[in-house]
Amino acid sequence: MTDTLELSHWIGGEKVGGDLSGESLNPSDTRDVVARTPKGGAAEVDQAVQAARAAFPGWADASPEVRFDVLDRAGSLLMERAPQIGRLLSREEGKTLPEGIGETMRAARVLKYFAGEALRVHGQNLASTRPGVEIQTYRQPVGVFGLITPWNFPIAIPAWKIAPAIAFGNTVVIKPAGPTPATAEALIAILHEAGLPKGVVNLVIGDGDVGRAIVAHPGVDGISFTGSQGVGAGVAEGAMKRQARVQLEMGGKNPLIVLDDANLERAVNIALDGSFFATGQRCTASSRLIVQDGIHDRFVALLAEKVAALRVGDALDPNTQMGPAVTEAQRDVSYNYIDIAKDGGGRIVTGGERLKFDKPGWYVQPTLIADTLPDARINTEEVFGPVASTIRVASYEEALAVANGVEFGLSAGIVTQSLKYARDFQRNAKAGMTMVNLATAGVDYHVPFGGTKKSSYGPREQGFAAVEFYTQIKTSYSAS
Ligand SMILES: NC(=O)C1=CN([C@@H]2O[C@H](COP(=O)(O)OP(=O)(O)OC[C@H]3O[C@@H](n4cnc5c(N)ncnc54)[C@H](OP(=O)(O)O)[C@@H]3O)[C@@H](O)[C@H]2O)C=CC1
Ligand SMILES: O=C(O)CCC(=O)C(=O)O
Repeated sequence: MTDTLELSHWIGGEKVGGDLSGESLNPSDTRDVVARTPKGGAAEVDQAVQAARAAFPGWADASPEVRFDVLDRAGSLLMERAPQIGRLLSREEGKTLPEGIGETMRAARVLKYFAGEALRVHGQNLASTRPGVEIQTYRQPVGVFGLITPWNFPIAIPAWKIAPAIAFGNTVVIKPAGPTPATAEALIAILHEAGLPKGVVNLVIGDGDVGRAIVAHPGVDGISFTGSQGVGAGVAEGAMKRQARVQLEMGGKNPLIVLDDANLERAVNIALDGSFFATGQRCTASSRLIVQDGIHDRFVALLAEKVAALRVGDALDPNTQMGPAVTEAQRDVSYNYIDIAKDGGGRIVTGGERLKFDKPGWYVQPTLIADTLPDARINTEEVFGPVASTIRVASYEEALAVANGVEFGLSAGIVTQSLKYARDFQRNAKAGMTMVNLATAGVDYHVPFGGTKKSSYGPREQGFAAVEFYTQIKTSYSAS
């Protein structure tokens, strides 16, 4: 066991305490209280929005070099402390230590990427249709952004929302997810240590009430949300009612197609990575494995062998390959869907049993279910756990139709040696991201991220695409 942290909100550059009535627990061992937390509400959100509004004019006018320096310094500090913060992340969220440290490094690189973007804010000179008239476009900051973030990437997602917001001159009020406030707070503390002016980034810890207050606050000009589809739809409705900008990243039901010509070992490793690492708690996880007849039985047998051999355990144990679910509720969602799959005729090839451990934690047995039908609930609803199902198909054409036949469209993958099918898949998969001979999960930090259909809404996040959401264009005409 390690120390219990006492967290604060960050409002106007100061730590603002509360009654510490909340707590975040270590999902690997629930006797370990990672942090005691204040429970913010509408009043704290209002204070935070006022602080962000007060900081906005100064930050919007700050030289891009000032913004570069803060983000670059924060990125360096985060890299230096990745072993400690990655450990805190793994202790609080339950992903393994390499995953926790890897995610912290990813967040640090995101900060550094957007440090560079601060210096590259784009504008254009355009020809006018009128003689003697010149036209320029400028990218200007929007104002205050409300950022509502999930627990599954508790430092990378806050980083990839905060960094572009502030790089382009906006200010921020962020709400971390209930289960993972300590990791988010560590990032906010580092930004301030790196010289961020007071009020540019404000953190309010609390439950859905904090999210609701951010969405409803008239001082918040735009909202970026990552989380479930149901909550996301409500966030969009609330934002649009008062004409705030909104961007949503939500669920996935990501397909991985395996064609007969695939290298078996490679296909199995890609499926193992995409479906089970990070305990399957990735919106990009491959939860539907769509496998062609000729390779199906060999693929299922080898994947089952590898899934059964995964070492599930305490996230901080170096021997662990898969940590627990983040909360009891998430654990139960996985077991519930396993039952739903069985009731729908699915065959449990490996896993599916309640795991018994020497310590109290929210462990789930990684589970592979075969012989499922494309429109069964296990293949249409997001599980968000270490559960994958296989669907047998006769041809590439059938595989593509099955892959596209759900209401989500985040990431889609194919394993094949055929250039013809790979190219066709890249063109015709209805998803925001396609992966050829790669796992559906695990994306780069410097390129656009997002999906189609019910997976995403609004402009893309990350990389050069982030400028769209976090700036507005001014078109300036002048005559001499
Ligand atoms: N796309 C993705 O990356 C993610 C998808 N999910 C999906 O969501 C499911 C449930 O996870 P869960 O954590 O409950 O996701 P939620 O959508 O409930 O939570 C996401 C964020 O929204 C906040 N929130 C909750 N209710 C509201 C509201 N009414 N208005 C504004 N903000 C709100 C949450 O706060 P709080 O945590 O305090 O409740 C959290 O910060 C998962 O099983 C998975 O399917 C979950 C996480 C990430
Ligand atoms: O797969 C990844 O690298 C990113 C996944 C993600 O952003 C998410 O699950 O929310």
